This record gives sequence, C-alpha cells and structure tokens, in this order.
Amino acid sequence: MNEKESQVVNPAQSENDVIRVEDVSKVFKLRRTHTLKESLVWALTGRRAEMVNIFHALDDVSFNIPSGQTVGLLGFNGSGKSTMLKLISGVMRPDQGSIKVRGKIAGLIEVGAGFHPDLTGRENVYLNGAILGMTEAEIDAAYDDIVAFSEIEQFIDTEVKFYSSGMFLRLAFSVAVHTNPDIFLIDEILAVGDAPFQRKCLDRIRELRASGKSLVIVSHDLNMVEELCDRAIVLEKGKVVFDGPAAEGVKRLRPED
Ligand SMILES: Nc1ncnc2c1ncn2[C@@H]1O[C@H](COP(=O)(O)OP(=O)(O)OP(=O)(O)O)[C@@H](O)[C@H]1O
Repeated sequence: MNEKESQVVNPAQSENDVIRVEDVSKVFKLRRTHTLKESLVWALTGRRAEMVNIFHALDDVSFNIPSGQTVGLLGFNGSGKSTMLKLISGVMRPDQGSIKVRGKIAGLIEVGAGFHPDLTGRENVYLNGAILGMTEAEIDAAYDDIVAFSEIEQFIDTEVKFYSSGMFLRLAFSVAVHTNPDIFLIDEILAVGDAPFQRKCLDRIRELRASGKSLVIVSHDLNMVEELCDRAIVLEKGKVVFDGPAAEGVKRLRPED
C-alpha cells in the first residue's frame, strides 16, 4: 500500500471518550455565476434543477477522543478542519451523523466570535464569559486574572471594534482559558498573536494538557502539532485519511523533497 493511502481503522469507543463523532457529514451550497445557456435551461425546465453546487465539506467522518488526549486536526486548506471544530463546539449542526460531547467545552474557533463590537473589552469579558457558561460571580473572581493574562489593561474600557486582531485574540484566549473547560478547541489561534503572546498561549496550552484536559488543535504549524499533540487526525477533502500518532500524521502534510 502506498504510504500516503488512507490509514484509518474503525474508531474504537471507550468509556473515557469526551468527544464522539459518528458518521458526520456536512454539505454547503455554493452559489456560482451561470452561463446564459444554463440560466435558459433552468427557466425552460420549470426551474426544477438546482442553481447551486452542493459541496461536501465533511463526508462520513468518525472518530472518538478520550479524556486527556491532545489531538491535532490537520489537513490542507479547505479540507474541513474548521467546519469540524464548529460542529464539535455546537455553533453548527451536522447534516448527517451525530456528535456527542461530555464535559464543559470552550475554545477559540473564530477570533472575535462572541464579542460585541460596540461593547468595551470589560463588557465583552462578561458577555463572553457568560456565553462560555460562567456565572457573574465566577467572572468577577477571575476578572483581574483575565485582564492581566491578556496584557491589554490599557484598552480594557475601549470598544472592541477598535481592537487589532491580536488584541481580540489576547482577550478571547484569556477568557476561554479562565472558564476552566474540560475540552478546549483551538483553531489557528496563534496566527495573529505576536511571538511573546504565542509563547504564553503555548505555555498555557501545555498546562491544560498536563492537568488532564482534552484539546483539539487545528493548525498548519506542523512542528507545534508534533511537539504538542499525542495524536493527529488528517482530513483530505472532508474525509479522514489518517488517524494515529502525531509524528506520522504531520509527515503526510510535509512537502516531499
Ligand atoms: N459557511 C460556509 N458556506 C459555504 N461553504 C463553506 C462554509 N464554511 C466552509 N465552507 C467550505 O467548506 C470547505 C471546508 O472549509 P473549512 O474552513 O472547514 O476548511 P479548513 O480545513 O479549516 O481550511 P483552512 O486550512 O483553509 O482554514 C471549504 O471549501 C469552504 O469554502
């Protein structure tokens, strides 16, 4: 068998699973421009045919993640990684299959999602904390730590529409880690952070890992994934083509010499 052919066995379930993804598919309808001929045919055939392309972002995906595991979700652009994280987080629903999650989930999926542009950083900490399941008293108790970790004290009473993407990331990451989640989802978070903040986030991610939390990390930084993750799941055109040790998974993504 070619080394890069699919290497996936049916995922085994365990009592320890915190995430179970079973036969999940997600389709998107892509609008596109049409030729005059296509439009005429569409009109003449009683407008029965679809004027959109159906696109399978995820196609029959299954995997289980046991408690305490750090999993890198890998794949080239458009392979379905972010869509998978959105389904796990519950912001999007699958068209087919099921996703079961056990425990408190938090994460950074789209930096700035859950933030209201017209509210200040301080107000958004409360809003975002509440969205992530914290009570007001819990946010009060964690507030100073959240702001200190983000290092944006100076701008905390500024409306977040004036924030840079790095500032958004700082506040969003800080709130998310302070919710004390059992499962932490991270989508390319480090891309917009500067080097010192990236290092700080990575240290915190290592701490979460060491304390037995489960993490799912989407990243194109293969060195980071290899160093940080126990396991890699590689998606290709919406299908799982590899599920196994992180070092082997990243090999599939590295350009061949
Ligand atoms: N809301 C949407 N509507 C239509 N198509 C979408 C939507 N979200 C994602 N897609 C499409 O689904 C495919 C998978 O997207 P996804 O963002 O999950 O890929 P990805 O693996 O995270 O890619 P990247 O590495 O570029 O971030 C892409 O072709 C994308 O255009």
